[in-house]
Amino acid sequence: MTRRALLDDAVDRLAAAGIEDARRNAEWIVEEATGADRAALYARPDVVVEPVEVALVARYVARRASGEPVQYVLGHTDFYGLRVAVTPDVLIPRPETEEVVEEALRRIRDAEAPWVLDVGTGSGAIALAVKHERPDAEVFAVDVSAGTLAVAASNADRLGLDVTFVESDALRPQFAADVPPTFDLIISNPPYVPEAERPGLQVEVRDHEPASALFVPDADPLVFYRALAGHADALLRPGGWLVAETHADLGGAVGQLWTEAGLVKVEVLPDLAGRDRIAVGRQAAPTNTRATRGVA
Ligand SMILES: C[S@@+](CC[C@H](N)C(=O)[O-])C[C@H]1O[C@@H](n2cnc3c(N)ncnc32)[C@H](O)[C@@H]1O
Repeated sequence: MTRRALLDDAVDRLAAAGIEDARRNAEWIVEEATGADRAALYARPDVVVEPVEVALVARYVARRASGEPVQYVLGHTDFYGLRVAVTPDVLIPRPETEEVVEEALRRIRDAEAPWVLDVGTGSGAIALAVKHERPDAEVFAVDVSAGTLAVAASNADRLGLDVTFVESDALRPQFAADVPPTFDLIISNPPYVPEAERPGLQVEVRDHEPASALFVPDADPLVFYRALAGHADALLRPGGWLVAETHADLGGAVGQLWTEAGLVKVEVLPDLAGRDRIAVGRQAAPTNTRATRGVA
């Protein structure tokens, strides 16, 4: 069987299963199974593939056709220029989260050797991207799930990026005691999808990604943003930044909550699609500067 026949067959099977963008998915799968990149697949389509590659493609296509996200099938995704391993224990990092990272990096551009805390790190994508972009940063990353942290730590090892991972529950009042006391940036992509939206989600998300990474109670969809404001108060140095991804419908409410909580320069910025997705706030500088410098 040739590369072309293998690819065309995968496209047909995925399209028949109703998979959107069947050709791109098939390309990823054939690339993974054969080790040939996309350019090579099209430049040399008559290369004969090995039976083991055909078998692998069949297995991957069956998983994808059943609704499993292609990133779990392949075992990895790309985030901020890094190859990040993903398993069903972790949320698949999204392109819009790259925009959150970009905004956060802008805010700490002038800080020397900044201390950064990623709350709800999942695969470690945000923390790893920050450490990769800012090797001088001291990066801590927290998640409540031990399984998730194992994936994140193995990503950090493989990428050779020095991030300190901490298992802790960001909704517990004692959270602040589990990490160092002073950060220049707290960044988070917390769970923010109200339970009521669960039935309407794509099968890939609803049936395959971890519910604990996605959903919040309908009665209190801002629960993580309230906790983050509290952590900002406890853990950000004066002038430090809090940056978080939000649900597009909750941006305004997050902005109001953070303003009421005492953060300053609060903004909710649109993502590239124009949806309110990036909440930013700053820890106020104390009015009594003598006190912060320890001057009696
Ligand atoms: C939306 S995912 C974000 C994952 C990753 N930061 C990303 O952007 O791809 C939210 C993460 O928060 C974690 N999480 C959920 N509840 C938490 C809690 N109470 N304390 C700390 N982390 C929590 C989940 O395990 C999950 O990894």
